[in-house]
Amino acid sequence: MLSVERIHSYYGKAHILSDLTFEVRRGEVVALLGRNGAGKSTTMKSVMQLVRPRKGGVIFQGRDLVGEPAFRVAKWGIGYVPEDRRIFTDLTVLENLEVGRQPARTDAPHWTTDQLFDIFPNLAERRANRGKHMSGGEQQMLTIARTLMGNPALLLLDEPSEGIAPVIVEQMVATILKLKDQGLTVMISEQNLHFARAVADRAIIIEGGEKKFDGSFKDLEAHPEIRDAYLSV
Ligand SMILES: Nc1ncnc2c1ncn2[C@@H]1O[C@H](COP(=O)(O)OP(=O)(O)OP(=O)(O)O)[C@@H](O)[C@H]1O
Repeated sequence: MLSVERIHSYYGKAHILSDLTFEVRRGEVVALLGRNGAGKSTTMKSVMQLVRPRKGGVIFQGRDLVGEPAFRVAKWGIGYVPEDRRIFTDLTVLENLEVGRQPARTDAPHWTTDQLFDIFPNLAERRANRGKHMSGGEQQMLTIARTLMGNPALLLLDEPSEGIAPVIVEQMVATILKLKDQGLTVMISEQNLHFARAVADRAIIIEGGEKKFDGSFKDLEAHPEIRDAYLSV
């Protein structure tokens, strides 16, 4: 579904991603792991074209995205939830969801607000509340639900477990597994190995903008030296 091919991304002169290659296959949940500053957010932004790779390709469903504007990438079916979750604080939960509505597509699950309220019961209880009265974890859930209203084929979640209470993290695990059950393809970036292992089929580890590991969590467990070198546990 997504093939990132030897991309190089920069901020000004700073070379952040170097020759990075990986794939995301339809229906899988992939975790992009690495320490603070490893380049996880830059990788997601490079897929979305919020950072434009200077070399290499980002092929999504047969089309190279490099150089396209981010709004078009979203329209073609990639939903992106950035780290600094942004909701409309003066709008209600239901209104926030309506803002994200996009037409259904044939190659991706189609979501209605009722289906999303089934998957996010906390949001259902608060559907008439304004965003500003919600906790960080609820706001995170609302951002994900609003992105799903765009009916993406691929969902990119940048550090969904960051800064939220442990009980909400457990709910987030359950939520992502439900999305996978519905056939959604998901890539999450994470520093939390426990969370990643609970939701993902495969791990990609990056450090200094380069790929250091790509494989199953079982393979990763068989190589504790990789975990110790590139992840904080
Ligand atoms: N807007 C920017 N301008 C310049 N350098 C940046 C910018 N954003 C990130 N960087 C640098 O790029 C490198 C990769 O950052 P990135 O945010 O992609 O890492 P990350 O793995 O997502 O880490 P974090 O968990 O801290 O978000 C870091 O060295 C960071 O300081």
